[in-house]
Formats: sequence, structure tokens, C-alpha cells
Amino acid sequence: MHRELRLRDVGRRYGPRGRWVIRHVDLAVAPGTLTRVEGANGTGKSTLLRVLAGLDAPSEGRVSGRPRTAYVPERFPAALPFTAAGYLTHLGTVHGLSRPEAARAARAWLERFDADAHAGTPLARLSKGSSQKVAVAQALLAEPGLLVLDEAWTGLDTAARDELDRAVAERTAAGGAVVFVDHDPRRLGGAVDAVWTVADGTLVRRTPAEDPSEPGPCVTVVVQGPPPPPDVLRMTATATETAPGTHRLTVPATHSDTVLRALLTADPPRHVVRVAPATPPTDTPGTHR
Ligand SMILES: Nc1ncnc2c1ncn2[C@@H]1O[C@H](COP(=O)(O)OP(=O)(O)OP(=O)(O)O)[C@@H](O)[C@H]1O
Repeated sequence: MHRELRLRDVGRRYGPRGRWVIRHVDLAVAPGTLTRVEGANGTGKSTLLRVLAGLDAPSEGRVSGRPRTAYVPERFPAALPFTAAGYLTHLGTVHGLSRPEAARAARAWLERFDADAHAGTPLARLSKGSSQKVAVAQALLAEPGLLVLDEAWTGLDTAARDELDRAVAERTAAGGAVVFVDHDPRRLGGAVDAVWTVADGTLVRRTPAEDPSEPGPCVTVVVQGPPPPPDVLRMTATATETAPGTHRLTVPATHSDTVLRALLTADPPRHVVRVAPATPPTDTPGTHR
């Protein structure tokens, strides 16, 4: 069971007399949620993410309820003396996997990001894009309760960016929380549960009405059988029982593959009747997430 991470009156400054970069930050990150952090350049987004990830301790305030956490930094330290597969295997063992399990997971994630050809390449010789794939894989292979992504999509090719979108959907479906910063305001649009803005050294929650980002493309999935399982409902924007045993789900397109897989492998497997493009939902009373 994943726990809720809480920041209470958290502040962070660099050095005992440094200026406060962020201060009086109160934030709760619930299991299974997707949180976007935004703000102008240099406002303290990475500083907040490092505190969330547990890499930096707050200079004041308290952090509690941290689940097992993984982090993709804005800049990956690529000069480590490992091959790509060696590094991922090593980190897998750090996260508690046996060596053969870690080697298998390393290989599987490199394949998912189409980087298996580079498994034996030293990190220092990887291209920027391949290096970023390793940075992302090291965080995902831990199956963390909290995944913190600082501009993790930057430098990835289109297929790898889509794969990361899917991996994020899988994490939240499995009950993990994901917190991310990305320069593209449409990133994971429609799937985001909360948007927080870092401004003037503190954190302000944006209400949906103020949200200028596109909700992003959605698909409608019509499915027959018992009510969709909770992991599917967590990924849906709306779910309506249109007739006894028939459910119409509106799902962010980024999450559609994961939703379909979850429906088809559910117990009992659900019968998917139709999948079609949909208009993103507005906040409709009586629907649930
Ligand atoms: N290790 C550090 N030591 C001293 N000052 C730092 C350190 N890291 C960040 N800062 C300062 O804290 C402030 C916020 O930086 P931070 O990287 O958190 O902002 P950001 O919003 O992520 O920026 P960007 O959008 O450019 O990535 C900046 O003034 C930066 O110079």
C-alpha cells in the first residue's frame, strides 16, 4: 500500500544565509495521482522536485509519508563508469532486486525504449537521447511509489516520449504517484490531477478554470461486463453506465493502451465493444475518476 507524501511548511535555501528559494510550501501527493509542477525559469521547480524526491533535505519544515521514490534529474550524470545495462542492473540491485531480476528488468526497459542495441555501451559514449532513455529507465525499473520527473521527456525521440507517457499511466494505475515538470503545457494533458505553480517562492494550486493547458486528446472506450476495476477508473476522466453492464469510459489518449490492457486482463476480462476518438470532458457532475 502506497502512502501519501506530505510537505508541511517546507522551505529550502542553499546555505545557511542563502535566500529562500521556496518557503511555506504545503503539499500532499496522494497515491495514484499525477501532479504537474510549473513556473517561470529559475523559480524553484527543480529545487522543489529534489525535496520531493528526497535528494535534498528541506532547510525548514517537515516531509512525511515518503513512499519508495525514484527520480529523473534534469541533467543525468552520464560520466559514470558503467555500461547502460550494467548501470541499470546495478541500480536494480540497489532497489532490492536480485542480480538476475535486475538484469532482466534492465534489458526489458532498454527494449521498451528501443535502446537495447546500446546495452553494452559505456554511459559516457551514449548519445544525449540514449543517455536520457537510461535516465528514465533507471527510475522506472524500481516500480517506485513516487516517481519524480524533472523535464524527463526532453531529449527523447517521439516514440520514447510516448513510451514514457505509457509508463507514467502504468505507474499511477498501479497506485504510484507521479510528479513532473515539463516545458510542454500539454504534456499528459487530460490525465493530470493537480497543477501547482511555483511563484514568488511558494506554491499555489491552480484551479481547473485557470488552467490554460489543453486537456489533450481523449478516446471513448465502450466496454461490457461488471463495473470497470479501480485501476481502470483511476485512469478514466469519466465513466458512465449507459445500459446494464455497458460502460462508456472517456480516457486520455496517453492512457488508452494501458486502460485497454487492464480491461482485457481483468478478472473477469471485460469485452471491449468500441474504441473511438472523443472530445475531452469538461468537469461533469456525477462522473468519477
Ligand atoms: N545547488 C544550488 N546551489 C545554489 N543555488 C541553487 C542551487 N540549485 C538551484 N539554485 C538556485 O535556486 C534558484 C531556483 O533554481 P531551480 O533550478 O530550482 O529553478 P527552476 O524553476 O527549476 O529553473 P529552470 O526552469 O531554469 O530549470 C535559482 O536561483 C538557482 O540559481
